[in-house]
Amino acid sequence: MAPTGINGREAPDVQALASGGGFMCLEQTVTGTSDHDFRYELLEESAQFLLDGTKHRPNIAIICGSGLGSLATELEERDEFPYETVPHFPVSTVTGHAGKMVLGLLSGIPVMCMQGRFHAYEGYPLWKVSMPVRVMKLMGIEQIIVTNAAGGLNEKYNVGDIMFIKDHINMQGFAGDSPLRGRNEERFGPRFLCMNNAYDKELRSLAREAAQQLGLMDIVKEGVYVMLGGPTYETVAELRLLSILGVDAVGMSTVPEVIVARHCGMKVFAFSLITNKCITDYETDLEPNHAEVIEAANARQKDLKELVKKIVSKMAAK
Ligand SMILES: O=P(O)(O)O[C@@H]1C[C@H](O)[C@@H](CO)O1
Ligand code: HPA
Repeated sequence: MAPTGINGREAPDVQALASGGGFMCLEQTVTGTSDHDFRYELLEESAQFLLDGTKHRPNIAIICGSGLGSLATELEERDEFPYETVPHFPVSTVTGHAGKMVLGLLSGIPVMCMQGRFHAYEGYPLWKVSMPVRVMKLMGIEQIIVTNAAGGLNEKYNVGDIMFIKDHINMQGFAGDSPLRGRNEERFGPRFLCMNNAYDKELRSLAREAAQQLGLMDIVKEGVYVMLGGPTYETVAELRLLSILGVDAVGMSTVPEVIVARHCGMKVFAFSLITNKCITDYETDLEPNHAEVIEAANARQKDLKELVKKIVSKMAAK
């Protein structure tokens, strides 16, 4: 007879679960969620669909953050794939995120842009938020530029600054969640992954060189990013806490994508556009809002495009 579990329900047969496909079943039993869509073979189908629809074979990908998607419209000889047409893809629901995979040439170099990303607050589990990165890997991507809009917590930061991310704090990880939680897919990477040096030093130095050549060093900073779940902006007390923890910029994305990119061996460069100053003072009526985030991103559009183009040229020439 099966042993009785919590609340008199049948307990999972752990021995049976531990043999053959057990992790997947255990995940389903313990969390009530299914990792069905996560299967390697389904990701291969997404990748093959995209490869079949384009002649481009990029090695560099760019994830465009809030308000930064117009970079994708710069690509020449573009092939565009709305997410709803790509097998097994989630859909993007946020204003300022177009929801397309775009492949084409940026200054003559083949790249792949995610014009709009997925966020946990849209209701997606972290593995799903970051599954396009695995699809990119299967398409041949080896280097990735991850961008986001973020609130500037460091008092020295101004709206319009560009913070090269040198490290992050994975708050979801503190709470036991991760895009790598559940069965490990060895074909992508190892069960246990180191995250020091997640943000590639060589790519960061090459990006500084690009910023210097464009005369952007006045607005370039280097700092620590934290992802919170959102969609609420932070309270004053939360921001004061994050400041004590050494956070420079606060956002709602990027970390799961970077974890998954590192897991499958990609080199990562990431930056935050500071779209608003975090409010750490109770004596103000100012309130952060998504419209100001998009507005600030639009105002810095031209510089960002030039910067990304130069970085991509340098990455390709490495
Ligand atoms: O996709 P990113 O991280 O650039 O977007 C940020 C975080 C929220 O989605 C939104 C808040 O305004 O902007
Ligand atoms: N907090 C969190 N996410 C953000 C912010 C912010 O102030 N600005 C843009 N994305």
